[in-house]
Amino acid sequence: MNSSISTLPTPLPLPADAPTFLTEHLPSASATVDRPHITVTWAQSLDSKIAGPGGKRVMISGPESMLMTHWLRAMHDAILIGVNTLILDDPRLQANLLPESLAIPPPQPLILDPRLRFPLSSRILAEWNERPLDRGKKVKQPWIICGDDVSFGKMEEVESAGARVVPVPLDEKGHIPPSSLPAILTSLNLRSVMIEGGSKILSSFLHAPTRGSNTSPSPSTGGSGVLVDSVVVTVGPMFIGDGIGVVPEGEQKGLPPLKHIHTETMGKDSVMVCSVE
Ligand SMILES: NC(=O)C1=CN([C@@H]2O[C@H](COP(=O)(O)OP(=O)(O)OC[C@H]3O[C@@H](n4cnc5c(N)ncnc54)[C@H](OP(=O)(O)O)[C@@H]3O)[C@@H](O)[C@H]2O)C=CC1
Ligand SMILES: Nc1nc(O)c(N)c(N[C@@H]2O[C@H](COP(=O)(O)O)[C@@H](O)[C@H]2O)n1
Repeated sequence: MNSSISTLPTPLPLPADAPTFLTEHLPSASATVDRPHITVTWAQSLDSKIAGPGGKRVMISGPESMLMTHWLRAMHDAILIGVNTLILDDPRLQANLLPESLAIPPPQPLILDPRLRFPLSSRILAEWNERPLDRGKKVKQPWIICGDDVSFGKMEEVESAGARVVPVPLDEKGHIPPSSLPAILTSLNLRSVMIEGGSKILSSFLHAPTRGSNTSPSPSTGGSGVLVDSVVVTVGPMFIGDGIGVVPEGEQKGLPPLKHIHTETMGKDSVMVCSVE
């Protein structure tokens, strides 16, 4: 659909109050459009759940780690979620917990939505349409990545409502292939992305073996050939019990080895930064 490339503003140098363990360990400043940086992040309970029964949202992060998450959002050009998270949580995906005086722009929201189920009533679309003066500064236009087999009429309906639709080829499962994400980001002029969930998206990207269709290790990923560069996990001191796991049932095998980089205690929570081996 809309093929125009938006020009991103040069990122502001992050102020001194950004957590140093993030600025030191996440190379978002050195990421380029040709080789975008991919961070995967989530908040989990001690029993490895990210949401309650039926996908009900649970506040796992305390105020300190939630603020850290918003710094993390501000450090990436884009934030990516699956369409189920959009439907279940109706999130804002902004960096609105950061001090307003710093005028730090939010990341570009990207929704992986193969069948274009995007609800036109979603909050991210309403905020984009209802706050024209904040566009680019506090709110960004939702960009929906869908299958290129979605009908033109459906794409037009979503674009007329104010979102941007980016059609791409799907894989044999009918999903956006994780291996295609770097090229999608490059085509959208985005240097880095923070993948925030949910469970199916986390699993899909953590299991993805390589960048691009070339199965040989990529020198730019340190020789390992993995797709994801960094993992940032908030662990909150609670049990959720019945709920949504970090990865869906039966998908725990084959997760990649992680290299621990840093653990920070933030209020009641532990925040771990790892790279993928
Ligand atoms: N605690 C935390 O940090 C977070 C928790 N959450 C929680 O996660 C839950 C939602 O997770 P979940 O139900 O797994 O849904 P997801 O948000 O992971 O969305 C999954 C959907 O994304 C689409 N999709 C597109 N490409 C892919 C791909 N490569 N792999 C997998 N799916 C793809 C599919 O849509 P289709 O079915 O149309 O084909 C799929 O059903 C919510 O309860 C939410 O609260 C979410 C984010 C963070
Ligand atoms: N960091 C973090 N901690 C939690 O406890 C959470 N439940 C989440 N969830 C994610 O945040 C999204 C909501 O964001 P907004 O506050 O509306 O901007 C939600 O959809 C999940 O992606 N994250």
